[in-house]
Amino acid sequence: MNITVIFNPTAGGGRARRLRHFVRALEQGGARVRLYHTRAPGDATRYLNALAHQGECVVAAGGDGTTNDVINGVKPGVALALFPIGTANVLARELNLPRKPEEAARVVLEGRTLNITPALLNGRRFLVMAGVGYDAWVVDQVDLIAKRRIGKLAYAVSMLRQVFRYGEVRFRVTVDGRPLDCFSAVISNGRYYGGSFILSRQANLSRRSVQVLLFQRPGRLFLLRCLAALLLGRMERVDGVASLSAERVTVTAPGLEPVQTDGDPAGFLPAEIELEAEPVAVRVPWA
Ligand SMILES: Nc1ncnc2c1ncn2[C@@H]1O[C@H](COP(=O)(O)OP(=O)(O)OP(=O)(O)O)[C@@H](O)[C@H]1O
Repeated sequence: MNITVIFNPTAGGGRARRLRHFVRALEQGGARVRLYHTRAPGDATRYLNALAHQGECVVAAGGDGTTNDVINGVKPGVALALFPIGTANVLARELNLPRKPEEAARVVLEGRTLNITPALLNGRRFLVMAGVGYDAWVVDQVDLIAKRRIGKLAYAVSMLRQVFRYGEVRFRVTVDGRPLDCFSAVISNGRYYGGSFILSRQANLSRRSVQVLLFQRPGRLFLLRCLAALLLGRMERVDGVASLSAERVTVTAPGLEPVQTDGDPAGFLPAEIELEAEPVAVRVPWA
């Protein structure tokens, strides 16, 4: 099997030793491995787009941002696999992927296939989620130096710092043609958020739809209630949170509002979100 491994040396603060174990395990399992170290954000996409033969499988060795860059360059018919060495690894948690190099390599070589339909934000793919409002500001303003030092905690700090923004801007979200208002929104392919917290029990990665969570009440108290509900996995039970399954979503707001996809900044509104025509085959464990 020919495998291309895309390694982000900055993901999770750098994990070169674990990468060596992973590549060795792939090769011992009979794979021919082409390894590429990314040099900048977006580099993985450019590299893959220029690669005539990607092999049977492309592995994203990094976190959700690396997977996002990779998924935007993977050619039709090529499978996607993950070696989760990022900070939060939301997608890997959702797919129950092992973190140990040897076990992760076994999933790449012998795992089963799960078809996941990526969503498109203004034409660019994402696999896990997109967010506007509070969620996007948290990502936009996270301290990247602190992230390297303290990992996920840097997001917790940013969450506290951005509380003041919540409720200041009203967003118009059109969900499959139905216009709705909110003060923040997360459009999610999967169930998890920020690691192992359950955002939506109704979302389903293998379904051809996204789950739209709308935060429809203003006020910081409401936001704090939602954050507490997130910790308990009960977000969809909060009065004022709407959860809808959809295939097409547009978001607009007055002023310059950022958008995040898969935990990284993804430009500004307006946003048009739809589903990709074809799913991507993702390697996952049998159990
Ligand atoms: N060589 C590089 N230098 C700087 N940034 C890079 C490089 N290669 C990739 N990137 C960018 O690094 C960002 C962060 O990567 P990634 O999200 O995979 O790691 P993480 O933030 O540690 O993990 P997670 O998103 O799971 O929390 C991505 O946006 C990616 O585009």
